[in-house]
Order: sequence, then C-alpha cells, then structure tokens
Amino acid sequence: MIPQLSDLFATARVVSLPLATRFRGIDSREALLFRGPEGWSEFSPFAEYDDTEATAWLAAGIDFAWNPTPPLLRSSIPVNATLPAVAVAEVAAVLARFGSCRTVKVKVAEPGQSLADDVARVEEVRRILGPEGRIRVDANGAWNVDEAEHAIHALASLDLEYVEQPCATVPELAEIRERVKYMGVPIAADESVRRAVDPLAVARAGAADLLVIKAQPLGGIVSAGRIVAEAGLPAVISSALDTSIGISMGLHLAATIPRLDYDCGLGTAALLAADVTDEPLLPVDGELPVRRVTPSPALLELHAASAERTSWWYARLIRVWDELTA
Ligand SMILES: O=C(O)CCC(=O)C1=CC=C[C@@H](O)[C@@H]1C(=O)O
Ligand SMILES: [Mg+2]
Repeated sequence: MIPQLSDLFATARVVSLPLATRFRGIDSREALLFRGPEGWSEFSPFAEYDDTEATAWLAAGIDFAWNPTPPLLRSSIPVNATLPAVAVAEVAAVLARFGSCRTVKVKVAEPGQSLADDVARVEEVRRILGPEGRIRVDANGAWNVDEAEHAIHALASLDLEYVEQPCATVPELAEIRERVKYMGVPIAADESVRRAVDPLAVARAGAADLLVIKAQPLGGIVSAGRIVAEAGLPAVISSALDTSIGISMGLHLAATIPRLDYDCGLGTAALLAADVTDEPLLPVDGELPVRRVTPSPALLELHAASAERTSWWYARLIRVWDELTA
C-alpha cells in the first residue's frame, strides 16, 4: 500500500547532518524523514540521483514505515568500520570513531590520489587491526581491468577479505574476477546491484563472489531480501550513509537474511558528526542492535535543512511519489 502524499507530508522533516569526515565528495548528509504506522523511516537518495532512480528509495522508506517487517532471525548485527580515503595520519582517529570493529572497509581509487596512497592507507589499517583483522577495499568502479589487476596485486599481501566494485561494468567484473582468482581475492558487486536496471544480472553472469545489498536503493527490506535469495550469493548488508533511522532499516533487513557470512557495512552513523536521535546506532564491540529509531524533536530542529533545501526535498518527494504511483 502506498500512502497519500498528505500522509507523508503530515510528519515529513528534512535534515542536513554534518559529516565528521568528508565521504564520497560530500560534507553533509541530507535526508527526508517521515513516520508511518510502524515507526519512523527515511527517504535519502543522493542529491545527484534522478527521480526514476529515487523511486526505489521512496518505496523502501514507505515500506519500512507502513508495513511490518518479515520475521527477524537475529537481534544484533556484526558490522565493519568504514574508512573514507583519508591520509595515513588521519586513519587511527577515524577508526576510533567506530570502537573496536574487527573488520574495516577502506575506500580506495579516490580521484586525485595514487595507488601508493591506497597501499599506505591499507597498510596503516593492517597495522592497527593486527593480523586477524579483516580488511576489504571499495573502489566504486574507478579502475579499468588492468588498473584493478595491478592494484589488487599491490594490495593482496595485506590480506584482503574482498574487493568491492573494482570496475564499473559487469563484463569487467567478470574479467577481473577471473584474473585474480588465483590470488584468492573475492570480488563483490555494489553499484552493479544497486544502480543496475537488473540487480540480478551480475550474479547471473557469474561476475561476483558476493553482493553488497542496500535497503533503500533496492526498494526496501522485502525487495532486497528477494534479490539476495534469488542471487544465491553471500550478501553484505550495507548502509547508504543514512541517518540512524535509515540505518535501522538496514539492520532490520540484515536481521531477515538467513545467512550473514560477512560483517555488514551498517556502522556509518560513526561518520556523522551529528544525528537525529540521542541514541544513535553507533557500533559497540563491532555490533549493532536491531531496533527502530525515533528522532528527538530538538535534534530535528537543530539539524533542520535550510528553507531552500527543504523546498527542494519536498518538490522531489512530490515528483518521485508521482512516479511511484503512476
Ligand atoms: O559498506 C560500508 O562499509 C558503508 C557504506 C558505504 O561504503 C557506502 C555508502 C553509501 C554510498 C557509497 O559510496 C558507499 C559504497 O560505495 O559502498
Ligand atoms: Mg560500495
């Protein structure tokens, strides 16, 4: 069931939360929050995403607010720390925000940086985590196949759990996966799932060993859970850099997945310098509880987006709701 626009606007609030560390080119995270019969939910496609891409995000937000979740199979979710492409000198301080996570995802292939920067950053993470820590890297599709092969060679001795979206396209992922198989480094697909016309194509092509699954871009808990089941590959449930409310949607998704072999990328509230709740979903001993989040009226007020940005989000909500109900 899709609620009327007036039902969404009845509780809608737009916030702009500062990030503690610049991440994927932004310094603050905007989100539209609203409440339904099941509780608070979030609509926060990145600003540059078009309305068509944003419809899945709205379907997800509505689903979490209006529909009960499928049965929850666990009450706590193991999560990783997420390290933006910061300088070596900043690594320890950023990781400290996540408490004691045994797994770290490191952003690599940042525009303007070199492979040497990536190697130095991953070396520093390995030094901090020790030999038993798990390190995965995420290139956001920035390498071509040769660059990816070269980079994975350079990083492999640091013991990688997997490489997320090393290249942009499914055929490239299939090729790099073949080329690095002998090194025992698995390939994960992220953008090839969440931004693809067919999120199952990458699995069908045998181009990935595991999938990164995000609730909002994949249309919500039920829809994302179906993709995991049909793909038949291990899944890493991750955030879209949401507020703690969107993170709670991701945690509920993670709680419905029969097998979780990997720590989930849901620790990213630690990258925010402020949140909408006094009890943000920050990892403790590498775990997050599966619970709903209610925003604090004072924090909604304090972090309210500007009038101009609020109008922009309201207009976007109207257009995307129109597209969703068309
Ligand atoms: O997976 C994680 O550890 C956290 C989530 C995360 O890295 C991302 C969230 C949102 C946008 C993306 O650029 C980024 C990703 O590519 O996985
Ligand atoms: Mg990714």
